[in-house]
Amino acid sequence: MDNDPKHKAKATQELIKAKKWNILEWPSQSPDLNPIEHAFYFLKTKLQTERPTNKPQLKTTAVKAWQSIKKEETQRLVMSMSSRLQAVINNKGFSTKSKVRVSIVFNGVRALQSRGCHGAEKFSQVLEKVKKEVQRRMTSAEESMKRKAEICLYYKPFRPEVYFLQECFLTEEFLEAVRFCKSPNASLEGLLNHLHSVPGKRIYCFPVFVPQFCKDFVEELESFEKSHLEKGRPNTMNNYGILLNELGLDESFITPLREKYLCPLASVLYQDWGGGCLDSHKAFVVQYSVDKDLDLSSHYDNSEITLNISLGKEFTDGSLYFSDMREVPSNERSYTEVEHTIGHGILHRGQQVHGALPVTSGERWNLIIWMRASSIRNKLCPMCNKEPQLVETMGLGDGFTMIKEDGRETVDVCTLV
Ligand SMILES: O=C(O)CCC(=O)C(=O)O
Ligand SMILES: [Fe+2]
Repeated sequence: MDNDPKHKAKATQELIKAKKWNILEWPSQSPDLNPIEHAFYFLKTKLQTERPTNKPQLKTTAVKAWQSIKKEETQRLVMSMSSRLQAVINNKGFSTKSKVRVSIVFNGVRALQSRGCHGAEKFSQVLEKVKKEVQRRMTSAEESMKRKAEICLYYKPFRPEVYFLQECFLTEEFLEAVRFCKSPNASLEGLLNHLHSVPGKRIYCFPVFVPQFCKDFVEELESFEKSHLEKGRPNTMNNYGILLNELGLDESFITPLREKYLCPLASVLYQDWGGGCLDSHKAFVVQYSVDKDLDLSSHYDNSEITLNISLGKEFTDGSLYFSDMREVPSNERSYTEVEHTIGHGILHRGQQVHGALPVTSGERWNLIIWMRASSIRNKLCPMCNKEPQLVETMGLGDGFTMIKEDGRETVDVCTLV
């Protein structure tokens, strides 16, 4: 028995008392400690391939599926009880990571069903992919750290100067807008004189980098691309690009850019979206060309605020388009194309639905900074739109924070995504 409300109900409690059962204390958020929960998982998996259409059929199918669970399967579950208890002891009574892993698979299963994935073969194929993706996510922070260490050891930068943010990389217009935000008379109205805004969308465009910096930066990225070192994918949608953290650009470039320049701007533009408390980020470069990725379909970002800067090189088409915020139903959304010039940044809320149109020639390189405010996302995960279920990770994770028992703050990922 766990702390599920139906187990705590008066009628259940009275039954336990009448039967004089001895009930063990159960840690919160840990129903998976009980082997029965895993047996239910077997049952659900078996039932997913069946499509009962009424109650009696459901009952017959469920009984048949239950009876088809093999003795060895249940025995294995019972035998695993001691290692489950040990995991709780090791975690000082808190819920264990294995519980989180199961919940990811459950959520994946539900998501697949709600998207119409039925039929035994198709279901198990997709479920395999989901499991692989879950596994990739659980180990991705560690893999990324390994790549970063290898790059630091073996890669010799072609243009070492671009690794350290300097004011001469930034345009005078950008510096002026930031100065205004830091001044005592900072106001949204005044700031709008320094930026171009997309009507009605809270999307802002302004020059960020001088052309020489864009050229040098792309040259550095191209030199890294040519190296034979292993590279991580920027995100699940872009197949080509570079994770700037792995290249060693976070500490000396992106973090100061966020803290000294972007945060003051965002605090005026997006006070209500965590603009003043952007405490981490994920930065990467995406690449498009006719023989690589052509475009990027409509999506929202795992960020509170995103800055997208065009770096070049030369290309035709490939404009960005923006729609409404994520909560607007997809059939009611309208789209606006936004022109992007080399060196210019487009600042928008992560939940503003957007995408990139196909390039028709040349190469398009963009620097993307997904900025995160833990105070906002700790309450609601921007990807699953639920209160996040956190699992500790290495590095900056997805920008959530969790205060541990000893007062230490960790940066975590949400397992519901
Ligand atoms: O290709 C682009 O400019 C858009 C990239 C983007 O939206 C993203 O990576 O989140
Ligand atoms: Fe995006």
